[in-house]
Amino acid sequence: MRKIIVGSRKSKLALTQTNWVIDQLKKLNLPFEFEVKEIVTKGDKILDVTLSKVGGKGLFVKEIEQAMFEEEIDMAVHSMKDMPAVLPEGLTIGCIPVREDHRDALISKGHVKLMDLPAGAVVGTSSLRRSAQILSARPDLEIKWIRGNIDTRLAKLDTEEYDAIILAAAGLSRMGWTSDVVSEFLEPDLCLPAVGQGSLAIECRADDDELLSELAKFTCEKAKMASLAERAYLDKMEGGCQVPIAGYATIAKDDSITLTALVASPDGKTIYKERIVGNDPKKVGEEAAALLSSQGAKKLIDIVKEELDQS
Ligand SMILES: NCc1[nH]cc(CCC(=O)O)c1CC(=O)O
Repeated sequence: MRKIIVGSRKSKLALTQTNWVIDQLKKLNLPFEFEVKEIVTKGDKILDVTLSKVGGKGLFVKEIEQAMFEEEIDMAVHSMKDMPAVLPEGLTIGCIPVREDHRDALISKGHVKLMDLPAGAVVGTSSLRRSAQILSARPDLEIKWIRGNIDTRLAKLDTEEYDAIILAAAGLSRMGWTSDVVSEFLEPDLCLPAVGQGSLAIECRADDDELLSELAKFTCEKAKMASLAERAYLDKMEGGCQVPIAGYATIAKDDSITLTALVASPDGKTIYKERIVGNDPKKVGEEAAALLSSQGAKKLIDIVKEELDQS
């Protein structure tokens, strides 16, 4: 029986996600054995700098992809939202399992909801997407950067000067936290999720037909369609993660796709947001990007990028 080596970052979330996928695949009785190989990535080594300043999304993925090319590993489980829009030639997303909760979760002292936080309350996040949308809804709040894994951030809520923090609901639930830790699930109209948030991407070599055909059995069609639409949008916006970008797609019973897409200025004062409905996920994503661009979103992205290059 072929042994599939599954590369994983060493973080608790990455290992939990990897082991969950392996358990699910085992239930499908695939003709494989699995073995996990831990890999330390650059993103794991640099924990004290804002993610957007040190290269963003690719950071967690690169070393793992290198190991895949060198055939040290055969597949890897990533959070979809950590994946760049375009994969290197020779690699592919072979499987997208059913999507976890797509929402952001507010965790606050005293379980106060976002709109009920007192003026000047300090909200911890390192996500430009979250901070822009929070400031748009509540310009009177203060954003304070926070880093570290989920457990560290939850601990900081108790020990440091934060009144609330925001985390992805999916990460919390995968790590075994129940919904009672959450003070408010932020619905997409309040805080549109990151492209891919809540979804996993199982990456493998594009020519590994044997693995690909088996992995296909574990793909969720709805999650795949949503991802295609959201990532087509992300690709066209070319925002990297220096600019607040969000995108969230749902699939209706008739298989039509509704994509809500957003670009914001970091202070949340300018927001471009549109909804596109269609039947071809890629076209829906591209249409959303074209529409937002025509309104000025692309220009905003270029300005923010330029400011960053000079700083
Ligand atoms: N940015 C880090 C990251 N990447 C994926 C998740 C978990 C949630 C998911 O799969 O979308 C998280 C934690 C968070 O944003 O709170």
